[in-house]
Amino acid sequence: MFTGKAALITGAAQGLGKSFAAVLLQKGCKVCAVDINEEKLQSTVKEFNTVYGEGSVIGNKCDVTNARELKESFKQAKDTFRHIDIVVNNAGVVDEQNWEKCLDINLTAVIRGTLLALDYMRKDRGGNGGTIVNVSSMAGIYPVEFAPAYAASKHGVIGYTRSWAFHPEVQSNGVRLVCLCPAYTDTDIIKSLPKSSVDIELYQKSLQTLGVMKMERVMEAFVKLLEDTDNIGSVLSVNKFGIKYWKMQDAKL
Ligand SMILES: NC(=O)C1=CN([C@@H]2O[C@H](COP(=O)(O)OP(=O)(O)OC[C@H]3O[C@@H](n4cnc5c(N)ncnc54)[C@H](O)[C@@H]3O)[C@@H](O)[C@H]2O)C=CC1
Ligand SMILES: CC/C=C\C[C@H](O)[C@H](O)/C=C/C=C/C=C\C=C\C(=O)C/C=C\CCC(=O)O
Repeated sequence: MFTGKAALITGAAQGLGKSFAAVLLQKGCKVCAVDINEEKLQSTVKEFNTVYGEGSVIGNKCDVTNARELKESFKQAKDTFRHIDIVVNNAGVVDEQNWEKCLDINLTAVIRGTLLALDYMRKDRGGNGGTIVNVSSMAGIYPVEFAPAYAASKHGVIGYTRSWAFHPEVQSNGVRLVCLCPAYTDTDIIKSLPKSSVDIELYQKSLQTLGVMKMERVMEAFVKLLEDTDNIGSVLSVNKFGIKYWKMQDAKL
């Protein structure tokens, strides 16, 4: 199912994106790792090429909010691997002070990444079909009092992804779109503390209630999303209580 495929993953220098890349590499995929952090990206690419074989990964330094750079990353992936079969729009930040930046990275760039992925994957545009995984969050389903802009961006990812997923031309051209919604996971992003003491308290309470998941749990959900090929437009959550598909299929005309 994965051998010989090629994936492009944004925000792949560290955290969830790096682990998504490792999972796909273990399964025989080639990976184009995209990230704004050049130093971490180069070290990740070096590590992966040592472990999984020279040429299995390329790195592309790119700010996903820069349309030209993101377009170039897709072109590099296609030129290197000849096709793009999986795209994971994963890069994200928590930044309520600079909420426009938060929306630019978490939502606008996901929209742009989805449009580019459709262009490269649609069979009527010369692609082979494929899967787009857009990384939302539990914050895309639940309200988050201490991070409203972040929650809005993640709700937006779900609405945007599901809308394209059910488009008849997208389905007939072999592209499947799905959303992954993890709860708190052990990466750097959970160190992005809110600014006010009320919000810090709300965040700490939320962390205490939900705990912090190990990376492996989210990777289990990621693989499930990719392997369940009949899950068009699905929203899969993963938290300490388990992995579950949301019955959003009901919210469809
Ligand atoms: N860790 C968690 O608790 C959860 C994370 N998520 C989502 O998972 C995704 C990945 O986050 P984590 O790995 O946890 O965080 P992280 O902070 O460890 O990694 C984020 C990566 O995105 C990159 N990035 C940030 N801005 C970028 C930009 N403008 N252009 C290109 N790359 C950029 C960073 O350099 C970094 O490598 C995000 O979308 C986040 O919202 C969702 C639910 C839970
Ligand atoms: C300032 C925030 C810092 C980091 C945010 C993280 O990146 C992450 O994306 C935020 C997650 C927020 C989650 C909010 C609510 C989660 C709710 C649940 O998991 C629901 C729990 C139980 C219900 C039973 C179930 O449906 O599983």
